[in-house]
Amino acid sequence: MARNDEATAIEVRNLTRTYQSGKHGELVRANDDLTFSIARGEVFGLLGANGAGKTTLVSQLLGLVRPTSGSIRVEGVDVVADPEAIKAMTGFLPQTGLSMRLVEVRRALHYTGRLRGQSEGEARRQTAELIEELGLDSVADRYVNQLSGGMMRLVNFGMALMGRTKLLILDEPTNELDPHNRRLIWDMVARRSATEGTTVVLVTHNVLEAEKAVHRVGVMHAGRITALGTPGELKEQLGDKVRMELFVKDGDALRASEIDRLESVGSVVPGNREGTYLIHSDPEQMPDLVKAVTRDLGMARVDDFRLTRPTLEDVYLSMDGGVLASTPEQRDGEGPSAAKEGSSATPAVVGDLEPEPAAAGVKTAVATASAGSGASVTKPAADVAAPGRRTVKERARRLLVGLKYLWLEQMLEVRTTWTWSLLFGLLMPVAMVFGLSRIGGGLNDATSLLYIVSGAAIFSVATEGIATLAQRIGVIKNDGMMVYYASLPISKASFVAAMVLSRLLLIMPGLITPMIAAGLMYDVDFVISPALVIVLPLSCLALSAIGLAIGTLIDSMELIVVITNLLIFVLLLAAPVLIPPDSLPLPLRVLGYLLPPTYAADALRHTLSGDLGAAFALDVAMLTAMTVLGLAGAARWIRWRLA
Ligand SMILES: Nc1ncnc2c1ncn2[C@@H]1O[C@H](COP(=O)(O)OP(=O)(O)OP(=O)(O)O)[C@@H](O)[C@H]1O
Repeated sequence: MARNDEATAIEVRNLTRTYQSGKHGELVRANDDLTFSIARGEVFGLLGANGAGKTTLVSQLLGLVRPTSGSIRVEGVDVVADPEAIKAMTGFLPQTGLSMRLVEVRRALHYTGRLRGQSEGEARRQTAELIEELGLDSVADRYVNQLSGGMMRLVNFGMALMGRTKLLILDEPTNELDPHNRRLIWDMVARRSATEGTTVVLVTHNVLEAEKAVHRVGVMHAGRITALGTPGELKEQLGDKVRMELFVKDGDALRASEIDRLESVGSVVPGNREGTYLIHSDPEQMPDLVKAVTRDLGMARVDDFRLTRPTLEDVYLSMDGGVLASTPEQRDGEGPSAAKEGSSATPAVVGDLEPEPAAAGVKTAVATASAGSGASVTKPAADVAAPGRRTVKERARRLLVGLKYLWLEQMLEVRTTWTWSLLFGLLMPVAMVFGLSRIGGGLNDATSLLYIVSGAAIFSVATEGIATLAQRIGVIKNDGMMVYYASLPISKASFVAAMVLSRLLLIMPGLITPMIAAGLMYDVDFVISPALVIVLPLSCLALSAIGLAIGTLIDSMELIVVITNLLIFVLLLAAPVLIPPDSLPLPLRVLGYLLPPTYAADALRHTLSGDLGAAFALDVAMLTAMTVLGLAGAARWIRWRLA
C-alpha cells in the first residue's frame, strides 16, 4: 500500500520497551526495535503467541505505557509527549476490565460518548444508531451485567465505536460471539474503515478470523515483528503448498510410524486439539498424501480430513512453530467458505479448493482505503478537540463532563450496596451509643456522651469512608478497569472526585445519627457550633481521601482488605476515639494520635461542645492536610500510565 505522510495514521519508529522481571531483575524486551506504519483507513491485524508483545505495543499506542526508546506518532501527534491527545482520538475495546457494567445498555453507550467528548445531542444520536446497527433494541434498557457474555461483548464493541474516533483499537473483539454476530462485527469494522476512514488495530489470536477481516497483518514473535504484509503476500511465502487437516479417530495421537509415513510426503504439525494434525505438502505430492492417509493409516484410524489452500494460520505456524490458535468451532463459524468446509461430511478432494469469498469484501475495502489515501477517507471525529489545542475552557468542560458521568456511573455502582451501607450507617452508631452509654454504671453523663457520640459517628464514617473506598479502588484495579478509565480522555481529578462524591452521600448519615440517638435517649444538651457545617464534610472527605490513598497505593486486594480491617480493629482496640485519651495507657494514646480518625472525632467533639480553641484548629488543620495529601496521593498513585 503506497503511503505518504498524509495517508499515514500510525508511525512507529525503533520502538523498544523493556521490563525488569524476575528475582534478579532480568531485562525482558517486550517490544524490540519495532518500525512500521499503518495507513489511514487500514484494518491492521496484530497476531502473535502469548507473550509476543502485542499488549505492550497496544498500551504504548494508547499512551498508557511509556516506551523505553523510540517514537510513536498517531495522526501526526507524538504519543509519548501528548498521551491525552491520543485518548481523545481513540476508541479502545479492552479484552477485559470494561466498566459501565451496572448501567443500562443505552446509558453505557451514551456515557461513553460523553466521556469521549461528544455533545449531548451527538452522543444520543450515535447511541440510537448503534443500538439499531448492533441489533440491541430488545436489550437497550437492560443492565449490561445482566446480558449474556456475547451480548455484553457487543455492547462493549459499541462503546468502543462511540465518539466516532479516528482510530479503533480492538482487543479480541469477537470473543464469545456467535458466527452471526462475529460477521456483524467484521462488517461494521470494514464499513467504518471504508466509508469513514477509521484506522483499526485489531489484536487477535484467531488467525483464521483475522485473515478475513484485515488488510494487513503484523505477526509478532518475542517482541519483534517477524512478518508484515497482506494475508495474500504472507501466504505467498509458503509457495504453492497445500494443506491437509487430519482428524484421528477418538482424538488418538498418531503413532511414530504413522508420522514417519506422513512426513515422507509432507510436514506434520500437531493441531490445537488432541488427535488433530496439519500437514503441508507440495501439490504434486497430494495424491500420495491422500493415499498415505486413506490406505496406510486407513479410514478406520481417520475420523475426517480436509484439503484446503494454505491459510494465514499456516504462515503463522511455519514462523512460530507454535500450535493452532483457533478452535474447530471458530473454524466452523468463519463464513461461507469455512461453513462449506465444515459441512462436508466426506473428505474433500483437491478440486474442492476455491478462493474464499469472505475475503473479497475486505479486499474491496483495501482498495477503497488505498485509493482514498490522504484525500477523502477521513471524517474527523465530531466533537473531539484537535490535539495540542486544548484550551483552559476545554479542559474545564472535560473535567465537569467527566465528573458528571463518572459520578453517575459510580452512583449506579453505589446503588447496588446503598441499602446495606445506609442501614449500617444508621444503625451501627445508634447501637454504639446505646451499648456504650450503658457500660458499667452507665456512661451517660454529658462528657461521656460527648465522647461516645463523636466516637460512634467517626467509627461509622471511617468504616464506610476508608474501608469501603479503599476496597472499591482495589476491585477496580484488580478487574483491570483502570486501563479502561485511563484510556478515556478524562482527567484523574474527575475520576477521584467522582469516586469520593458518590460515597459521601452514604457516609454522611453516620455522622448525624448518633447525635439524634443520644438526644432521644438522654436529656443531653450539645452546644452545636455552626462549625459543624465544615467539620462534617471535612471529616468525611479526609477519611475518604485516606481510603482512596490506601486503595491506590497498594496493589494487592488481600493486603487492602487486611490493612483496612486492621485499621478498624485498632480503632476499636485502642478506642482512642471513644474515650478521653487521658484514660488510655501511653502506648494506646500514642497510637490514637497516629490514627487519622482521632482528629475527626476530636474536631466533632469540640464542635458539639462549642469549644473552638487551639485544639480544634489543630484538628481542622490535620483534617485539611489529610484531605489534600490523600486526594493528591491518590491522584498521583493511580496508574493512569501503566509504567
Ligand atoms: N509489567 C510487566 N512487567 C514485567 N514484564 C512484563 C510486563 N508486561 C509485560 N511483560 C513481559 O513482556 C512480554 C510481552 O508481554 P505482552 O503482555 O505484551 O504479550 P502479549 O503478546 O500481549 O501476550 P498475550 O497474548 O498473552 O496477552 C512478556 O514476556 C511479559 O512477561
